[in-house]
Amino acid sequence: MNIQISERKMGPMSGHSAGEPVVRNENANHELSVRVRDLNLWYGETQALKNINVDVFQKNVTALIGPSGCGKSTFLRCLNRMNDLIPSVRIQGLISMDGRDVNEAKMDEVALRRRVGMVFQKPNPFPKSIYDNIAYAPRMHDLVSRKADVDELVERALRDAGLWEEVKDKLQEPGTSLSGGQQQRLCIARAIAVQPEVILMDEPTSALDPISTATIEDLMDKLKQQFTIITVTHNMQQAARVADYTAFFHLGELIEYNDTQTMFSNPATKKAEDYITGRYG
Ligand SMILES: Nc1ncnc2c1ncn2[C@@H]1O[C@H](COP(=O)(O)OP(=O)(O)OP(=O)(O)O)[C@@H](O)[C@H]1O
Repeated sequence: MNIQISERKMGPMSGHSAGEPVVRNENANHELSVRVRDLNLWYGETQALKNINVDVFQKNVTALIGPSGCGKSTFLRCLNRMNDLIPSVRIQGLISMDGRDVNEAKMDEVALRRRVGMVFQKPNPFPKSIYDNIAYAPRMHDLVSRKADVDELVERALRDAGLWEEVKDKLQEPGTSLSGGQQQRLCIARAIAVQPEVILMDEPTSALDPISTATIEDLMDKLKQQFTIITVTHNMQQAARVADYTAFFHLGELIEYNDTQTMFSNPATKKAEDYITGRYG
């Protein structure tokens, strides 16, 4: 897609600060998945997220865009409490799923990470067979135990990740023996095997060639029928292709949250327009 900003009236930024997008994508589902209110995050003395308010809708792809260091990955990691692993981090604000704050003390982090899966920039299969990469977490969470059920679950996850035909005859080979693009689909299969509600993707295609990238983008389009996907990308074309909603971050603030088509054709803010058109990055 060639991104061009049409002549337009610069709209106010109203709307997004209350957590609603400025323009809703009328083709998208609007059931709430994750509600974020007044989220602030510090690494030591440095504030990396400033008063973030956003509602993420179920069974959509939401892209997080913005220049390097603006807080996209930090925000993503808040949603499954990955930032808890960093000792200097301090978080304020509300992140709720099904009305429960993910940061509440009694929230079980392991259970949360089952509900909110993650796929990283660099494919990171476990040093195990293709089969065990998929079977490990469902067994750990007691979702399946009988061999036939595990077999079925492994096949379903690999089929849903578009990898089954390529690996069905070598399920006992190491996951690391696959190509980079196949490894990333294995990681996606591993994430969906526990039937999460949300899948976080942190630049899932930036280490991949264009064909593998296109395969993953097609996959995201299919997977959003079952899962809510929130993805960080530096690739504007990719956001325009895959996302129903786009959130633009700048210096730790959420500047604009909009229906993707509107974001790329008629952004409400000058900062988003300048970024999208490549005036800075
Ligand atoms: N573990 C950490 N400790 C201290 N500061 C951090 C840590 N991780 C990120 N930061 C800082 O927080 C800010 C936001 O970083 P973050 O990685 O979330 O941005 P980003 O938008 O994802 O960047 P990029 O697009 O380059 O990945 C940056 O100033 C970064 O230096």
